[in-house]
Amino acid sequence: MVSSKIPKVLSIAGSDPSGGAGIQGDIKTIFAESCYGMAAITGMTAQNTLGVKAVIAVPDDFLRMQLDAVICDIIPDAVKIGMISEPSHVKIIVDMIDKYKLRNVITDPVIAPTSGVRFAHDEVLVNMIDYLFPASTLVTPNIPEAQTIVRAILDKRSRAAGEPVSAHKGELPASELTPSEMAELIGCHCDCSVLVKGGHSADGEATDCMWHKGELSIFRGRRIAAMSSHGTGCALSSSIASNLAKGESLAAAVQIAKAHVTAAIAGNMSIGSGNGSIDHEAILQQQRIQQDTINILERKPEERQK
Ligand SMILES: Nc1ncnc2c1ncn2[C@@H]1O[C@H](COP(=O)(O)OP(=O)(O)OP(=O)(O)O)[C@@H](O)[C@H]1O
Ligand SMILES: Cc1ncc(COP(=O)(O)O)c(N)n1
Repeated sequence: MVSSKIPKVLSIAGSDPSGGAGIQGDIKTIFAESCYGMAAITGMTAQNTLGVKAVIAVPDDFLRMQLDAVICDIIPDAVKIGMISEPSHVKIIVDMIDKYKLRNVITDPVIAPTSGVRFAHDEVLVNMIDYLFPASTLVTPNIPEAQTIVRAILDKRSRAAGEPVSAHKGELPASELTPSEMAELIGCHCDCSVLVKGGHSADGEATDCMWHKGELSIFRGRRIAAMSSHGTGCALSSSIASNLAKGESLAAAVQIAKAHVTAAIAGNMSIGSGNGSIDHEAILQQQRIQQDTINILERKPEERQK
């Protein structure tokens, strides 16, 4: 029988019927991390490995009902938030974070998919910056998303100073900021921790930069020349949430998640005719190897040879 002590992780995200990203990718990741996965759906997409064709949001009341139904019965140890396509959904989710005092909230601001229609329009983005990011433990934009968020923050500052939008007096344009600078700017503005992911960087690495409690940490990674990278961001945020649910610190959770996602990319699974899903099974294998190693180390030296 499954122990009720199993860490529970809730994904609040959109459906990806092709199975690599969104709630489908999140549930696979959470399972591979040996946690119990739950999902409240913000909307549905019509997409495959070639791109996103359409997005449709669930009605506000229905999102509220899903969240209330799940959380009042099974309180999550961590929450991952993904696609949000309605401004009203941001406020509903923030109300739930407050109402149920949810902890370990990881927000992956999926603004636009790699290919296809945009998920989050300007009003959603503004609400995320004003309400959701300050309520999150960690926000995980990729580089283009971080640039869009920085631009929105600088536009807001210009507006507040009565200057023309995009004047950005005394500030470098978002495109000239480094990932570390963007993490710090967003983190300071929203009073939250920020991990800018390096999957889209132009250099040969896949290095992620985290701004957390006034300090920067760098998570280095080699770039893998893989054909299948659909769902890397979803897997990273779900894996961080799962490891926080298991009691890891934020820095350790990011470190473990990055190693797991690297293994999933290296799996180089060939699914579909476009950018296929990462190999979530590889996370399960890594997770088992880690657990076996911990079990061996926890045994007394005389028992280890057996
Ligand atoms: N080719 C790669 N090789 C190694 N690591 C990678 C590669 N691409 C992305 N990563 C890593 O995967 C994680 C997700 O980063 P990425 O920038 O791809 O997020 P994302 O764009 O939100 O993902 P998605 O493609 O799902 O939207 C990061 O830890 C990043 O460093
Ligand atoms: C429902 C949903 N959520 C998140 C993504 C991630 O986007 P990407 O296509 O860049 O991996 C996606 N494709 N679909």
